[in-house]
Amino acid sequence: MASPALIRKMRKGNNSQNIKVYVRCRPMNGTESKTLSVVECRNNKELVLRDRPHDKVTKAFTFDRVFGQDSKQIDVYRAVAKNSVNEVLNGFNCTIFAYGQTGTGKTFTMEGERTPDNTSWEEDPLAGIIPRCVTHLFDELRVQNLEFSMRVSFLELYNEELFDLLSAHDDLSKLRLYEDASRKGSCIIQGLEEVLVRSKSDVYSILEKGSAKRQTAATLMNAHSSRSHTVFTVTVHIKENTVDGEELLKVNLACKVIFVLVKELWLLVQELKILWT
Ligand SMILES: Nc1ncnc2c1ncn2[C@@H]1O[C@H](COP(=O)(O)OP(=O)(O)OP(=O)(O)O)[C@@H](O)[C@H]1O
Repeated sequence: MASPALIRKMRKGNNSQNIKVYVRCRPMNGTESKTLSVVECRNNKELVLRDRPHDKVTKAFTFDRVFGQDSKQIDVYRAVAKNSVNEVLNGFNCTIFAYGQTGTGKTFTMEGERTPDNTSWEEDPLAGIIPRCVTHLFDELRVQNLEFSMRVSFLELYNEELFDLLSAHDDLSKLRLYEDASRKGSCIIQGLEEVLVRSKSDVYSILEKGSAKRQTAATLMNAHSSRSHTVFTVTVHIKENTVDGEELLKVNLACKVIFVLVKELWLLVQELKILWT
């Protein structure tokens, strides 16, 4: 776990804000490009919206960072997620939450497209945040010569039910959610499969397997739309040597990076309320 000095440093420095909010505008698709845009990325912090393309009246919104249509996957990763790797290695859990209505680019940003396994996290042109973060974590853990293992889980929240997208059974197994009595505010998902991963291609295979199991339905907005919210969790188990007096101890650390894809925030809140009761 992080030392108290490191915790103080992280809280004081650029990381003093616990929650950062970014917005990414994807390029207009074929249908949209026949009309004028009502969205303008004024600079890398400010987004301007109009009700109609020629409206003089605008509404401006400020974010920690605004990514325009031409933004690259690597730039989004560096700004949004790269720091999470350091935080996990220092014993913190992190969550990256992608929110947007269907077809806005959550899957593109979080999963991206597959490239050969030997492409590094820095050179990969199309990888999204999840596979890039995993590859980056593997690199750092290996460079630091740490004894570790990495497991992932993938669950879907759909129609007020939780489903395990990595379950070995063909039919989707429903999961039960319990409040964790030993840790206030935490919950336990009973029976959720955790799969060992050793490489970026393992992660892509898992994302593909999970996506195939999702409750999908073509919508007017996105031909490959999925109707559910998903939570992809990467848990890194690290064995560290520490000295306690004369004794050399092995300490197990388990830290998580949680990736959440959410379509309708109010719907998620409603569904979670129902699940908890
Ligand atoms: N930044 C981008 N650059 C280029 N193409 C993009 C970008 N973002 C999204 N797209 C494309 O837009 C389409 C919709 O994106 P995507 O499937 O990621 O949306 P989504 O929010 O995950 O939708 P859903 O919630 O329905 O699953 C896809 O064809 C995707 O490749």
